[in-house]
Amino acid sequence: MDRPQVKNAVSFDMVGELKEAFQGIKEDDSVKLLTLTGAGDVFCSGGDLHDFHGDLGEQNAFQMLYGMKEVLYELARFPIPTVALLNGPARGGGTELATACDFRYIKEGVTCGFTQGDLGLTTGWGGGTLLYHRIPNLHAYHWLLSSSLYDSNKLIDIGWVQGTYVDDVLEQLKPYTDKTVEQVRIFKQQYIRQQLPLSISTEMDEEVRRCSMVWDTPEHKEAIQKFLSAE
Ligand SMILES: CC[C@@H](C(=O)O)C(=O)SCCNC(=O)CCNC(=O)[C@H](O)C(C)(C)COP(=O)(O)OP(=O)(O)OC[C@H]1O[C@@H](n2cnc3c(N)ncnc32)[C@H](O)[C@@H]1OP(=O)(O)O
Repeated sequence: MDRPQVKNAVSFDMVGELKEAFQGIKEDDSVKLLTLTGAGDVFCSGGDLHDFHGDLGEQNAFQMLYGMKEVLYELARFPIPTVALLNGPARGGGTELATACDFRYIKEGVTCGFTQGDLGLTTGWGGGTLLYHRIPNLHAYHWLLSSSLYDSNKLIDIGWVQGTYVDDVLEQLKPYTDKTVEQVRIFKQQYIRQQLPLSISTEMDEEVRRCSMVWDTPEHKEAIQKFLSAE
């Protein structure tokens, strides 16, 4: 993700670019591992609040959120292992996007959180659904409801992060990349069968629908106005 000037906020264009990038990797049978990271000092600051703004109305909000649900669903059931490299903070949909990867490695001290709760929203890209398939249910429920920012130590404690990394992360990814393409594909298919059945797509659709229901609230509009006037 390469929009450092807005902390890698996901714009409408980036939704299409992510889909295109994943399709290209999917078509290359030699690729063993997909990694996702951010340019600059932030992983991803969620939806671009200029694009994903408060005046969309429920129907348009659903259409707009649904595009990223498709990205997260594609990522969650990707045929090879996927790793989010949290080079900096993740906020809102950025934390959902990281949750859609199989594994997460984080730089010391980086904080992540589902800040939608502070904007009068709930998660809207399906990342809340996926979170319940990554960490124990009560941890997932508390983190979503509280919209807390957790640091790297807490994220390792709750099992959302597999480890920390410094600059050269390739060493840490060796246990995945030193296997053959056939091996990694078989292990990933086994994980998907156990953990991410096709029905997860319906649950993620429901999450998008529920978020679009609270899109048009005064609380959300006020939060967006406050953010944009602070720029
Ligand atoms: C629509 C999807 C929805 C969902 O999932 O359902 C969401 O994701 S809602 C969006 C939730 N995200 C946020 O609330 C995060 C907002 N950003 C931040 O908290 C901070 O920017 C940061 C990510 C912690 C980084 O802080 P810092 O390093 O201090 O940078 P600045 O805050 O000064 O930002 C620099 C610059 O970037 C612009 N920016 C940052 N985030 C976004 C964003 N999500 N959308 C649009 N623009 C963003 C910010 O406005 C600054 O711009 P300028 O002032 O013009 O330089």
